[in-house]
Amino acid sequence: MCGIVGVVAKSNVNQTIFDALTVLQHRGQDAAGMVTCEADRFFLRKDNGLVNEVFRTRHMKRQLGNMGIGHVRYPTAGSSSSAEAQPFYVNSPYGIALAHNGNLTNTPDLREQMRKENLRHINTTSDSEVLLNILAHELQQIGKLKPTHEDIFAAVKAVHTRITGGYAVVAVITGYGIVAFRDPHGIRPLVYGKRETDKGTEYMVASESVALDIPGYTLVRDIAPGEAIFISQDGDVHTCQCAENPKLTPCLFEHVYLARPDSIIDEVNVYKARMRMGVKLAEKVMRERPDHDIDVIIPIPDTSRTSALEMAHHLDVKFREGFIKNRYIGRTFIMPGQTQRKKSVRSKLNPIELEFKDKVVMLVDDSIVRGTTSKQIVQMAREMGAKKVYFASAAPAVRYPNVYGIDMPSATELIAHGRTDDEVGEEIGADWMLYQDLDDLKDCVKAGNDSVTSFDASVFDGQYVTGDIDEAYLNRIDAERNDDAKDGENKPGSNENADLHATI
Ligand SMILES: O=P(O)(O)OC[C@H]1O[C@H](OP(=O)(O)OP(=O)(O)O)[C@H](O)[C@@H]1O
Ligand SMILES: NC(=O)CC[C@H](N)C(=O)O
Ligand SMILES: [Mg+2]
Repeated sequence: MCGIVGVVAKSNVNQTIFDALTVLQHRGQDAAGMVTCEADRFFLRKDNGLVNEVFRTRHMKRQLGNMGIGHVRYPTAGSSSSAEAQPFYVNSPYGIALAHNGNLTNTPDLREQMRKENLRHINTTSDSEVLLNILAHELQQIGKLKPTHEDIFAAVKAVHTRITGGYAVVAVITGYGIVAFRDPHGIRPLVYGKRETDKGTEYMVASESVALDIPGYTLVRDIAPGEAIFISQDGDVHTCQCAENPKLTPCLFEHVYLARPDSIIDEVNVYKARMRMGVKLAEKVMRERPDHDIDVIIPIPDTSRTSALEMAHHLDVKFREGFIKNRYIGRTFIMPGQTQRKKSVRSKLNPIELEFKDKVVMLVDDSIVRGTTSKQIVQMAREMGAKKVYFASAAPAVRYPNVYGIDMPSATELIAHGRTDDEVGEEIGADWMLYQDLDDLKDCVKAGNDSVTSFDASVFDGQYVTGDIDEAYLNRIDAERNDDAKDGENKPGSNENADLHATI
């Protein structure tokens, strides 16, 4: 779940892209990058780090041009080396740079095709570099000196027929404009918006609507599943449905955890969806234990706050901030290694004793994935003197790997894999474990837009909407990307860090 942005404006776009990336930082903390385009030149800067670490004033000054794209990365394929930070670049045809959110599920086949049939070199282990080369190859096949928007859409159509998985993509083509497209299931989000200026209308494409808000763009609409948008460098906008059988099945986990609450995805207000999750949890408490003895509801900041507040309200139980979050520590779940994640929970969250002492506390989190957070939090609540510790999750148990752009490749690393809900409760040390029902969670999102009727809920139900995921696939990504395997990457001397593009 990286964050992507593309802008076509009437003056330099570097600051707008920087601002948008800062707002999308919650989607990726490992690396950041930007390509701007002036006349027929690209200016690239990308590296590991947060947005404000990667782009210093000296870099920003070099990022010239009225159109460009940006990326914040949370790796789900390849390594976390700076060489795999995005955008990626190819010089032929035209000069194209691309940023991708999601994960392709047929990358090994595509690599083979690239090498043997399309005679293209891929220099990294990133699926996004493969994706860029597929797009480049398909544009090359059209072979026009000056491609029209129809030519660009024809290339996107061909890309859809070759790749599978989850992808929201933005690419900039030197001298022409920006093209963005969303996979035929609309798994990953993508929106576009515009801003009026004295010099004319400016456009932005972004992973989440919140990226539009900050620089003063207004949301026009979501990019539909399978649809592509082309914005020429002069600001002409064209859209086209490029997939054969598009069907919206957006990722349910975006609404649970990934997206910012102040975003609107597929016309669903994420904040309101999370409030409804709290209401449903309250209803479940009343179904299971109408005479419950909860004294206080405490959220595990940040993401669960919205649901926890609403749950408390509907149960008429006190809501208290029992954990204070260190605002200088980022999201722990999207950190690359388990050791770092574990350490960060304790330094990120500190309990306030008086909210726990002698009380029956109901802790609320948006989700439990590896159990890194919940295990430590339950223990902290006990150490603070809680009489009983209950735990509610606004999402159902996460039991299956994700293959569409969330880094959960290994079933065995998921605390709920092979365990019942109650067994997870025992494992994290809770006296009562309350999980949201999957149908309730879906209803919370559907209530925001009744035309969204199905979802990618694979992490909860093991159903993969692209239809190409089998046991062998899951075993392979487990072996390649489980925490032990990742610990071995980027060791000193590893040539994974060798980059073609110097990052200074
Ligand atoms: O079971 P786990 O593997 O620990 O993963 C789940 C936890 O990770 C996330 O928090 P995170 O700190 O990433 O972000 P937040 O501050 O937005 O809640 C999520 O909100 C849960 O708290
Ligand atoms: N989280 C993402 O969207 C990752 C994009 C891409 N697969 C990468 O690893 O860079
Ligand atoms: Mg959290």
